[in-house]
Amino acid sequence: MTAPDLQSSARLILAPMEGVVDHLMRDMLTRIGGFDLCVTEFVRIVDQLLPAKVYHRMCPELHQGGLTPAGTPVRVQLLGQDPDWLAENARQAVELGSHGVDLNFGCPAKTVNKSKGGAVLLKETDSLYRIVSAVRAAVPAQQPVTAKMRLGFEDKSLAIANAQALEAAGASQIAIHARTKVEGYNPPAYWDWIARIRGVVQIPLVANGEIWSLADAQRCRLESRCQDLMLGRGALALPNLARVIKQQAEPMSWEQVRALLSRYSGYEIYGDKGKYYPNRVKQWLGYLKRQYPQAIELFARIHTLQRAEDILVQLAA
Ligand SMILES: Cc1cc2nc3c(=O)[nH]c(=O)nc-3n(C[C@H](O)[C@H](O)[C@H](O)COP(=O)(O)O)c2cc1C
Repeated sequence: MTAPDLQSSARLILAPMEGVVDHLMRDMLTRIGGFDLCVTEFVRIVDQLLPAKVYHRMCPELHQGGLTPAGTPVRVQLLGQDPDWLAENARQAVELGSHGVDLNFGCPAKTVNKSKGGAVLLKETDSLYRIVSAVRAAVPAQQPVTAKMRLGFEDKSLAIANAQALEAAGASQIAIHARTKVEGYNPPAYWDWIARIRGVVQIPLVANGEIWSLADAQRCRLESRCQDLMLGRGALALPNLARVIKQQAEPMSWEQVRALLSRYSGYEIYGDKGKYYPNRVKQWLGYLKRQYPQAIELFARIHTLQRAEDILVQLAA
């Protein structure tokens, strides 16, 4: 089956997902292939220049030229409200090897919004402008400064003005999660709103939200009038979703996914996140349940287990 609206230049970006898409997950998913870029979990900026070690912890790929082991570039995402501190930290991230810098204007978390970071900034078009201008001025011109926004906080009335402000401030690209903060993660995503924004903004846009399959990707491209896509939960539910979309690969079989789960176990246990493994694998299985009925049964067997060794026994069973 060919995708009629597929352009060979269309890019697929792995979405930032705090607490889920860490460097191990980026490694695994970019080895499977299809992704052109990854964005890290957000680094929270308040009132200081964070030391290099914070960036290396969030993004160990910085030790390898900002590339995953498969060679996919990684971009550090910053979240905060202070233009000057964001600018200082953006400069630092890029100097350390981040492929440009991404700014988070979409996070719905209460703690983050209370301190005026993430989606709450969508109520303040001027703040978006000031932040992106400051970051753009601090980062070398050849390095992209990108933004990730939702369509609004309570409603979509500022969606267009916000995108225009980001463009006017010098953003290189905007990824649009096609929902408001209040709409959370509930379907649908309003891809047609991305087309509206496309009508008034010249910089490249990336469509994001509710892309779980090739059919979704095709429909999203039609409705958003946007070729570049960002994949989040869909890439966890179907680990080769990027290749399914880009190369019309067959969706991975459950057996292949099981092998991946075991490999992830190896990564996690021998990597630096051993103690998080039980929760991480359960969380990932939570996403896999959507695509694979077998994940439901496996989840039921492991969800009370606390030790990695016990989970591995069940994985091998
Ligand atoms: C658990 C979780 C963590 C997330 N963390 C971030 C984040 O750190 N930065 C960000 O910009 N978006 C974050 N998002 C939003 C995703 O990047 C994406 O915009 C959203 O999940 C919609 O895309 P999807 O339907 O493909 O998952 C997160 C989403 C989830 C579910």
